[in-house]
Amino acid sequence: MSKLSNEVIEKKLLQFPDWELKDDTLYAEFEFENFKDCFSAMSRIAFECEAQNHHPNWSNVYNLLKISLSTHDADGVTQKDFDLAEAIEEIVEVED
Ligand SMILES: C[C@H](O)[C@H](O)[C@H]1CNC2=NC(N)=NC(=O)C2=N1
Repeated sequence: MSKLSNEVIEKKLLQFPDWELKDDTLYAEFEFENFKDCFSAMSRIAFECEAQNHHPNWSNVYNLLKISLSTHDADGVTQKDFDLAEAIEEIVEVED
């Protein structure tokens, strides 16, 4: 899958208000009520990543989740990252 141009990425990001282009990745931060809710969302996201065979760089501190999505093979952002971002949005909305 080929790397998307910054112009295309910025246009697509209009549909993803939680996400921004940062260091050549799609980046978002999500805050939850507590650690349990955060980790529950991470577990759900992990299953989706396996289903899509696409995986995030992420970090968690208590109730805060930081996620960076990129496609290693393409050395940038591809449609695969937007597909995973969309799935993450659906999961996080349910957890909220
Ligand atoms: C072999 C396997 O298909 C690849 O390593 C996959 C796995 N998960 C991946 N995840 C991400 N974020 N980018 C990749 O390029 C990628 N490649």
